[in-house]
Amino acid sequence: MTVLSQLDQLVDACHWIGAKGWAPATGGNMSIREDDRYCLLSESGKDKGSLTRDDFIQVDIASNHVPSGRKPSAETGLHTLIYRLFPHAGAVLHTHTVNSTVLSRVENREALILQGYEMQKTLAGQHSHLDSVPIAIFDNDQNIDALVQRIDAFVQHSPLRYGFLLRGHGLTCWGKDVNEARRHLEGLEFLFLCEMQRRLLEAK
Ligand SMILES: CSCCC(=O)C(=O)COP(=O)(O)O
Ligand SMILES: [Zn+2]
Repeated sequence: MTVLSQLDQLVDACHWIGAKGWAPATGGNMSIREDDRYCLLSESGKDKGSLTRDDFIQVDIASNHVPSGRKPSAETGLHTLIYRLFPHAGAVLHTHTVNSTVLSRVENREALILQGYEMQKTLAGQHSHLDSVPIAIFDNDQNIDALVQRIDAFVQHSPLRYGFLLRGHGLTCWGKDVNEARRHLEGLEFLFLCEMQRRLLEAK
């Protein structure tokens, strides 16, 4: 698949995310891997639900250098970290949903454990509702470099698959291409909604 068709699929995914209300008030950011060296990342501060091809900026994956001098996402470092850590990652989607924001605050542990849901099978490599799928939660930080270092250190001793939550902030997830990243996003958001409802009902 060509980079341009991936970019068109990313633009479609951004419009879908916007229509779902998952990137309110300019929140969220999205990218694709262009090749071994570069990714294309959404411009900072834009409404992510109405992006066009021209709103994606080339960023060097190794150095975060931006050849154009334009301003990509404030969270560029998280996207480039994912492309460095996971050579098969082809697209990254970051959203701000109510469920990911609230669940990541009420869950005090270092991961949200998804277990018992058939929809876990929307995540690549998951084949049974009986398995436990941990979604790591990292404390949010306005210093993205510090956050990147913490996540990088975590990956040295623990697996990180599909995505992670930033506490009180949102979800960052990825896939081998835009299609898979979008399926992971939709699957995880469905599972977060289930988990919210389950916790609310069981608290009564
Ligand atoms: C507008 S919400 C605060 C910034 C943020 O978390 C986000 O996802 C959007 O930042 P960007 O620089 O990518 O527009
Ligand atoms: Zn964000």
